[in-house]
Amino acid sequence: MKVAVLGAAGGIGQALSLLLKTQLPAGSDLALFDIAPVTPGVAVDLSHIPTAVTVKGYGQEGLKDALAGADVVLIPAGVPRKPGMDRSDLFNMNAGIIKNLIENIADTCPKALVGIITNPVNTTVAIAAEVLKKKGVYDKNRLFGVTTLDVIRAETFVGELKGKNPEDLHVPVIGGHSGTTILPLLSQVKGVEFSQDEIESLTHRIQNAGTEVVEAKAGGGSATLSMGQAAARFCFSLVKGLQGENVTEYAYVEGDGSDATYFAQAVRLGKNGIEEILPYGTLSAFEEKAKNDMLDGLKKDIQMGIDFANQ
Ligand SMILES: NC(=O)c1ccc[n+]([C@@H]2O[C@H](COP(=O)([O-])OP(=O)(O)OC[C@H]3O[C@@H](n4cnc5c(N)ncnc54)[C@H](O)[C@@H]3O)[C@@H](O)[C@H]2O)c1
Ligand SMILES: O=C(O)C[C@H](O)C(=O)O
Repeated sequence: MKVAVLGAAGGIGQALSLLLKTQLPAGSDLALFDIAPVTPGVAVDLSHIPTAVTVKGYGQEGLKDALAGADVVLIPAGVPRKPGMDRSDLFNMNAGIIKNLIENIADTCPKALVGIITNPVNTTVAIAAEVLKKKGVYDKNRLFGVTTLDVIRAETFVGELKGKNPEDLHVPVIGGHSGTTILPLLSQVKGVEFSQDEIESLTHRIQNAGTEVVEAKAGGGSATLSMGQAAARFCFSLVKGLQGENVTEYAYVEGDGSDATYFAQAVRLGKNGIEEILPYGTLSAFEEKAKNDMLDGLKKDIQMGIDFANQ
């Protein structure tokens, strides 16, 4: 199994690479690519951890070698938010980065499963899909916007509020990955009752959790450690699927388009990426309204990506 991390020297990239080095199946190869000069050093540093996972670092000129033969590519390359910014403010910086990286993936490892972490995810996934389509290698079952952080946050916050172990909770989060497009389905959490006030304040907290971190880091970036954990969990699920296990995760993917072309929902993973998109079931009246209210914004985010890739 070969996993490539693009943007591996950054805050997320380093946390994620550490978790992959220590927890990928024995015999895996980890390829770390970043334009930062420290990248070979990050790889040397990790290579001293005694696990049966090989690590290699690739600088500026090494993208094609990093991608060669990759089964999974995770992309946290790009600029993070500072206080006062929305994720959409990152579009100008990050759209071109994603376009270039995806063009290289299309040329070098078109069958890889690709997980996009770079914001604005609502838009960068649409850019990636368009670039892959232009190259004639798009497979909607192999492209994912990584929204696992929304799920683990929702489980953490519900656990805190209700005095439960978050590891025993399951909170579906659908929609997109920005503001009100993040829609936790609290009505579907088993074994927990919420008052309407709790539903409103928890929903708001989950939707604003990224901003909570950005403000607390006070100009020093956004979530990196919790995101490293979230991306590692998502990667291990992709890997388990490739190895023939049945696993379910939430991700921002192209579904049947009934809500929006790309929509975060539960997917069953297998040897070819997405094997099945699972229905999200019945929404409460509060959730149904929240979904309907945010869909126009999500569709605009998606259109921005399509337009960028086709300009
Ligand atoms: N999907 C999510 O839930 C989620 C969560 C947190 C952060 N993010 C996003 O992830 C991105 C990265 O965040 P971070 O905190 O790791 O930022 P960071 O600045 O710490 O790291 C980004 C890294 O990307 C590298 N990079 C820039 N351009 C590159 C290119 N063309 N090729 C390869 N590498 C390149 C930089 O050198 C840097 O090492 C941001 O866009 C952030 O908004 C997404
Ligand atoms: O909020 C951000 O800018 C980073 C990330 O999308 C998050 O949810 O933490």
